[in-house]
Amino acid sequence: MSPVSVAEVNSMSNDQFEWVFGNVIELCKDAAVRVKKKRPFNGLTDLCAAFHKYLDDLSVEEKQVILKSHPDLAGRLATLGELTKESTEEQKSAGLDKLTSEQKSIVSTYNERYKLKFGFPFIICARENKIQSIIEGLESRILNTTDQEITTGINEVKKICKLRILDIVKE
Ligand SMILES: NC(=O)N[C@H]1NC(=O)NC1=O
Repeated sequence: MSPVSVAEVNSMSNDQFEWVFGNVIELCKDAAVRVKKKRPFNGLTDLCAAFHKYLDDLSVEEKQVILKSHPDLAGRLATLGELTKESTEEQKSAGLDKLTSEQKSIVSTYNERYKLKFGFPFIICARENKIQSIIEGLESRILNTTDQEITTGINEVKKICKLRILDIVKE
């Protein structure tokens, strides 16, 4: 899809808006359903802020549902080629499609430990990281508390969301 302007976003039909922004938060169409009602937006910053506010306003349980909707990095869905289009590109940009078997086994061991401890997957904005910083993130964040990881995970979802919006809308 070629980039659209904020003016075009403001004049989209409800269905169009939901279709275009339905996965800026992974598998969370409800965000687009809610945010579309906040139109018109003054600019790109305003539009991103509305999606971020949607996340901030969720209860702790709802935030956990959002985190659980994300696929593992270099996990089973990636191996099967069953990631969303957005996740596929993001994981590729961090080099996660080209891991050595040793790196793959480190990531998968930590991912499993992380999920066992927190009950949701480790989430990091792949486009802002490379394999080394992802492994370092796994090693250090696994030591945090659940509350800290809900906050950190949602902040990473916000970064992912913003970059996905920037792929769709140009100022
Ligand atoms: N687990 C995880 O971080 N997944 C995500 N990260 C990202 O940038 N895209 C994703 O799907």
